[in-house]
Amino acid sequence: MSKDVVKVDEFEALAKKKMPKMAFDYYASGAEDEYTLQQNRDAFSRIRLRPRILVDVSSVNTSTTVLGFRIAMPIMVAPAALHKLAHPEGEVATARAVSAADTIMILSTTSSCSMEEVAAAAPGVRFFQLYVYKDRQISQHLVRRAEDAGFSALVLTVDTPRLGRREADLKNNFTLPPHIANPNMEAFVKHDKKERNGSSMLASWADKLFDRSLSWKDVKWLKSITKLPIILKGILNGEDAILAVQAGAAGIMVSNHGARQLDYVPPTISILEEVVKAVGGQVPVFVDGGIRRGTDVFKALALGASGVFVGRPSVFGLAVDGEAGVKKMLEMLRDELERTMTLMGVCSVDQISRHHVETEHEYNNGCNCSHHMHSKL
Ligand SMILES: Cc1cc2nc3c(=O)[nH]c(=O)nc-3n(C[C@H](O)[C@H](O)[C@H](O)COP(=O)(O)O)c2cc1C
Ligand SMILES: CCCCCCC(=O)C(=O)O
Repeated sequence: MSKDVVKVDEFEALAKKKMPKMAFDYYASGAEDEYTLQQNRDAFSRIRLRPRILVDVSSVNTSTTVLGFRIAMPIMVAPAALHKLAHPEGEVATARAVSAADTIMILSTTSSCSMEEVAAAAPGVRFFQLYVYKDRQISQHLVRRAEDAGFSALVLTVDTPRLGRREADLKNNFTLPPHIANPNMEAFVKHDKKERNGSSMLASWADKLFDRSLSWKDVKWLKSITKLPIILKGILNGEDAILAVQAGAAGIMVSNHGARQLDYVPPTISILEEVVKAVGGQVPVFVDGGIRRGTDVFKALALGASGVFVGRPSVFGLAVDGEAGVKKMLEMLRDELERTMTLMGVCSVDQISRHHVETEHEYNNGCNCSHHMHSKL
């Protein structure tokens, strides 16, 4: 149970004790050497905070606005496949917890509850994550259903022409248990749970379905078939961020897919500022990857993010204590953010600025930037 948990990271160790090894490893692991997986966390610890003192912080407010929706905190839930591997109620329980926390959930196309079930589970703002399939009719049909079910934005994942090499899944011969399915896709594909082709079952499904020819013109195509705003998830540099804005993206998510796709890409927090500068305020920039602390959220906002998303903490919270576990995880992050803001001398999210953090380069070398007044000791 989650009542004794005092920090988000603890959910992972508890989930490990509760979950079958194959399911836990699928959630926890990253691609190949897991260099980027480790870096996603370590990079946050290399950023330091610069608190301001004697500011009246008797009232601190963590609420913010994302794509026009007012939410209680700039902390949202990233899409993660197959929540029923964690808990029998799956994404329905997650959606209830996210609704109670008054924030936004992105539902994965590969969810184990249908998007209609999730939409009916609780009130709240939800976005739908989409892959583009070789058969465009599949994507088009999913978009129509997401619109009809009341999802408020589409999140197009652009870092997955095929799945990354997750060696834990290979070792475990990852297979979905018989009672777990992917109902969003049932009308189109009869998944064969024995399928492998020398890779894990999911990688083999992805090879069969995902369109590796996906390119910028397809973002325009997606825009042409929906009025929903489209966020591009998986941008890792300024060049692609500019192209994303030109293609009409309503938002950008700096993401390396929780280090599950290409190993040795940079940790997301280290490239956030490059993307923010390239975008120049034209659309909001979000970030995910390794966010486990209120201070991590604060650092991301200081470097220009309009909000952050958490992936593994949601599924580990769900595994440990179902809906209550996810709720507790989100409450802990919100409370930590509020305390960080208070101790940093900041009363609202829009007061968090670049002055409040310094990067490793800055504190080792000093800097001539306008946002810091460094002593050069
Ligand atoms: C178990 C698992 C399943 C995931 N499934 C999806 C998915 O279906 N679609 C997607 O765009 N990203 C998926 N992701 C990536 C997450 O959306 C997110 O980018 C990542 O988990 C963020 O890093 P974090 O787990 O360190 O918070 C998945 C991540 C995990 C851990
Ligand atoms: C066709 C099934 C692919 C599932 C991919 C889920 C995912 O993105 C992950 O990181 O795992």
